[in-house]
Amino acid sequence: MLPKFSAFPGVAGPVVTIVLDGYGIGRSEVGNAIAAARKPTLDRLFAQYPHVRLRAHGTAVGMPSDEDMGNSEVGHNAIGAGQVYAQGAALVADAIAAGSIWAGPAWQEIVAAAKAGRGVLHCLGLFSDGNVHSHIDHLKALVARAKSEGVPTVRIHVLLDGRDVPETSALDYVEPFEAFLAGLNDAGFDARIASGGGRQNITMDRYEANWAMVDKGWRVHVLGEGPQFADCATAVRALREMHPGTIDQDLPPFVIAEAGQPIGTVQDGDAVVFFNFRGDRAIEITRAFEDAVFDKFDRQRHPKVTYAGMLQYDGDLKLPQRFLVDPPAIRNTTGEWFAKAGLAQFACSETQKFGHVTYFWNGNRSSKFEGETWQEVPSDVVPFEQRPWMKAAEIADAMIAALQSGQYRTLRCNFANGDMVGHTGHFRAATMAIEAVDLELARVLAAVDAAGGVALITADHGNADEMYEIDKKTKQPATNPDGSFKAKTAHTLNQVPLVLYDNVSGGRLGLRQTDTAGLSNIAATTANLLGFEKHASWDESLLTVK
Ligand SMILES: O=C(O)[C@@H](CO)OP(=O)(O)O
Ligand SMILES: [Mn+2]
Ligand SMILES: [Mn+2]
Repeated sequence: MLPKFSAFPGVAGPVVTIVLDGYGIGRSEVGNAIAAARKPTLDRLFAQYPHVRLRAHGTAVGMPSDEDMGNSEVGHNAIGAGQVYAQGAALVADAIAAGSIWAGPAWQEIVAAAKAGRGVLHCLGLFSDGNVHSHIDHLKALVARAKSEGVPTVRIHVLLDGRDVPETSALDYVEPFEAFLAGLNDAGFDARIASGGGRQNITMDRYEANWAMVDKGWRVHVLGEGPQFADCATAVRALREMHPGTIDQDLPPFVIAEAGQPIGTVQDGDAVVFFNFRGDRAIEITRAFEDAVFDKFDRQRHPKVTYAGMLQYDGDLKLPQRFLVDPPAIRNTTGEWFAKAGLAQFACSETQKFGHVTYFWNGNRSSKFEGETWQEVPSDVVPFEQRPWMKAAEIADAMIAALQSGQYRTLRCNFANGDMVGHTGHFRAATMAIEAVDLELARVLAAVDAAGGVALITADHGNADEMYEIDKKTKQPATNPDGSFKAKTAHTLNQVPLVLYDNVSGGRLGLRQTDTAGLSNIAATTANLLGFEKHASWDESLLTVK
């Protein structure tokens, strides 16, 4: 059991954590959709309530370096677990550097299967150096190692990014990678890109928001059905011309073919590695490969392959069964310890972020702890710049009902807008996204007051705080050939706020800023507000008590 907190008995009402996904503290007003938004609720919070700044990127959330932006997985892991673990990006890089990845049974089975079958290894995943879901260096290591272990043929299926990296940067990855492959290819080795498409168009759906994306991916990667091109760079150029204004993440699928024949269909006996390390967008395609019985779409063919994930994406469901690197073993989460303390917990978001406040929050665990209630609001399946309000109102409704029920000691939710609309690169839509969140936040906070509770308002990383790419030399927004500003779709390296909304302690409670304050300090802060000492493994609380 968590010991009682000696300095404070805990607030009488509920303790609520509200994550404003993608809400960073911008360094400049230029391109800052948050600064441009009309947001009276948030302005009032910063003017009147205790608040500090938290680190939400780099080593503060377990990324390899402080050049790495934060993301929802590592952010929600840190918030929910109160600790920083070396995350997938770092674990895979380390396993490659140490060579341990090649010594494990999973890689050896992949190589053995490829050699025993037609000699084909397929590598499928997100094709960039964004380091949120994957890193191209990991892919290059897989291909080079496959060659050195005698696999004759590698077929690479690329999901174009433009979401963790500049929005039209695909060729900056494709062209050097083709040169890398040309350097490896010889009489006994043939590695080529075989299919692809934008990551928001095919394959990388998450939380079952839109299985049709995975169906589309399956058709090009596995069945080889789709518009044919001679090579990947030609495909990217042609698709851009056919769909003007479409950024990489949204490009339609394509197949690379020779004399009308796709060069990389997946067949019985092949080996397949899905090289993303992050789980949310890897689970559905993994199920399409692994599930014997499957009704999400018509696979047409279900080739018998030896399949491995870069990591295991879901430890409860054992997905996938074979994986190259062990995932971080996240233990002693707040979900677990608040459950052990007998607290009823409520978690809510819309589909796009539902797993963030449940699965990531609980340390990549897909089942509930005792006393947890989860509520999912189905997300729209539309380009989010067209509906920037998303499901903010419905999430607020759910939170208000849960607060009014009086059933929950602690509640958490995630408003997806700042992030999901931020990723579209549409500045005006992003300001509207923040305005929608601001409106709904006011309603939730009124319900917190009515319940005699307190709220912590924070974010998992930045996004809407920087909507333009900044030219490194001029420090001004970079421009497109037509003079418009180049949109920035990725997360930012900025800090995020932590506000203590407290109308119940009579000013006894505050927050302290420390040099190292980060997302992993929220767990202990929440525990103290609930009247408990933190778990020994959690980072320090930021709560001050007068
Ligand atoms: O959309 C996603 O998958 C990532 C960006 O790659 O965003 P987030 O980490 O906020 O979920
Ligand atoms: Mn996020
Ligand atoms: Mn995001």
